[in-house]
Amino acid sequence: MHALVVYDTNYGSTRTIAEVIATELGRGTTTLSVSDITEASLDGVDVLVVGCPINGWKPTDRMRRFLRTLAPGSLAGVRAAAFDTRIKLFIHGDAAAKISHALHAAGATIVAKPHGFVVDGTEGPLAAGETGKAGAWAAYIGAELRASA
Ligand SMILES: Cc1cc2nc3c(=O)[nH]c(=O)nc-3n(C[C@H](O)[C@H](O)[C@H](O)COP(=O)(O)O)c2cc1C
Repeated sequence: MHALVVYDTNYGSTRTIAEVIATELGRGTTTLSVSDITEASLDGVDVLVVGCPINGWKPTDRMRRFLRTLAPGSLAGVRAAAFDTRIKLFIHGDAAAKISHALHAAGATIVAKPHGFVVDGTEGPLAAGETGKAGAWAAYIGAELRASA
């Protein structure tokens, strides 16, 4: 299995979540900033987890640019899931569901419901317990992958 966690971050919290997810998914899982992605980055990837902060009720500009490069069918055979980081506001918008929708539109099979992880303020830190929740979410993904292997 070649699993890749692609993330964007402004202040570091989303990278922390990406690293927790990669550690939980285990062997063969790498993390990659969306800023460093190239056309070849997705070659041979069969599990793709993608996440970024919510910025202005939607994914970051860098993440939306990446998602727009995914041609229909380009993720056929890839199992995928999406997450975001967000402030706990009454109306916070969403990035994870939008990323998940884009991955599905590119042909990926979505293996977990999109998940939002909470930060305590714009610049973080992550709220108490969120890295544990990220580990649990990734463990669920790992179990789904094994069940459908
Ligand atoms: C320009 C900007 C817009 C933001 N808009 C939202 C928003 O619409 N909803 C929300 O919940 N958080 C919003 N935030 C807070 C970010 O989600 C928060 O900074 C991010 O989760 C921190 O993750 P990071 O450390 O990986 O950058 C915004 C932050 C910035 C800088």
